[in-house]
This record gives sequence, structure tokens and C-alpha cells, in this order.
Amino acid sequence: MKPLIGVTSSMEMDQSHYAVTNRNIKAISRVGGIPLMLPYLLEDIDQIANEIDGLYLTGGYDIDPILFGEEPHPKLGTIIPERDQFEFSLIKKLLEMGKPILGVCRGCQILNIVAGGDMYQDIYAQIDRELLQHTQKAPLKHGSHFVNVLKGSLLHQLTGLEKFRINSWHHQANRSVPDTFQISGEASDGVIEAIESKAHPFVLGLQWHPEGMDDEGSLKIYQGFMAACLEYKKKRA
Ligand SMILES: NCCCC(=O)O
Repeated sequence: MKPLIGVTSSMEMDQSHYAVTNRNIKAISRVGGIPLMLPYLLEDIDQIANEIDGLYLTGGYDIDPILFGEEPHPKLGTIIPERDQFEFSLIKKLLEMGKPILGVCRGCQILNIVAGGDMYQDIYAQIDRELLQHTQKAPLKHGSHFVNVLKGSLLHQLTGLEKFRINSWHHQANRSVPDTFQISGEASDGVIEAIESKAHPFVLGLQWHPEGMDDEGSLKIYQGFMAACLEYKKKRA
């Protein structure tokens, strides 16, 4: 039996439909998982948390700063509060249950917030040093800048690399991580690119979009995530 992977979904402001990109669906299905798009059904969150073998947090709109105790900065973009509330509660449950989590872009940010970390609402307005271009003007599959990887980290074990190229498509980023997490990847300008839990076998957040890349490292990350989900599924069977 293949692992069931909860995949978080986006929504437009008119709230007419849910959406997940096919890139994200394929990233999960090609490594052997069944992606299940998750609607924002707070009332069903316990059952959803129980049924899935792993959680994949996709990218999307900005995160409501109320979740990290701030007022909205002028540069804050669109937020979908229902999505934030649903994901916040679901991540909390999955962390308690010890189920594998992989978060990309926005997923990396909300994972950190739930764990007790902090984030920038806009890196260009709130970081007082020269930054790289983090919203690349190139196709998503292009690795536009490097990530430096913490030796011995989960990210290092998965990719076998201490430095590799990643795409970049964000204006927010994590500012600090809680004690239970570590920063496992950074850009050369100091922007946090990867975080992971020190207390779980597989809880990983990546600031970039590996689902949009076709390199070996991205594939290995998804393969590692699926192996962890399969392991969890076997243990609870
Ligand atoms: N904050 C949502 C993810 C994308 C971005 O940071 O721009």
C-alpha cells in the first residue's frame, strides 16, 4: 500500500475553488505517494491527521502575521486566513504525532511559526543588508543561487551535498528558529533556506521550490520524505 500524503492547497481571494499545482502532485506521486489535496475543514482535522502518513506543505500566499504576534507590514502580500488557521492546527497535530512533514516555501515558513520560530514579513524591507535576488527572473527549474548546507543535517544526508543551486521565489523568510529546530541551509546573504526539527526523524522545511526543479538533489529530498512516510506507515500498521 502506498503512503497517503496530505497536500495543502491554495485558494484565491474570491474563495471559489481550491488549487494545488500539478508540479506538487507529481513530486509526490513520482516517488510513490498518493497525494490527497486538503480542504480547510477545521472540524475534520483530527480524522485528517489520523488518516495521512505524511504532510506536504506547499507554497502559496503570505502568512497572517497575527500568527507570530505582529501587525501587518505595508509590504505584506495576500493572506488567506482560513488556510493559515487550518495549516496551523494540522501542523501542530502532526508534530505531536511525530509524522513526517515536508514544507516548501510558504510551507517552510508556517512550519517554523507553528514550532515557535519567527519570520520576516518582507525580507527586502526588514533585513538591513544587501540581499541576493530571491524572486528570480528565470524559469522555476533554474537554480539561481546557492544554498550552503549544514554538515550532518538531514538535508545533507538526503542530498549528500554541502552546497548546491536552488531556485528562489519568495519575499518572506524565516528570521529565527526555535531551540527544537536547526537551520540546515543558508544562502550566502544569510537568508534561511532550510530548517529541520532536531526532535523528529523527518520534519524539514525548504525555502525554495524543489517541486519545480528537475535535479538529482530535489528528487532525493522527495524520495527521503516518502521513505520516512512509508516507515511511519509500517510502524503504525
Ligand atoms: N510567504 C509566502 C511564500 C512566498 C513568499 O515568501 O513570498
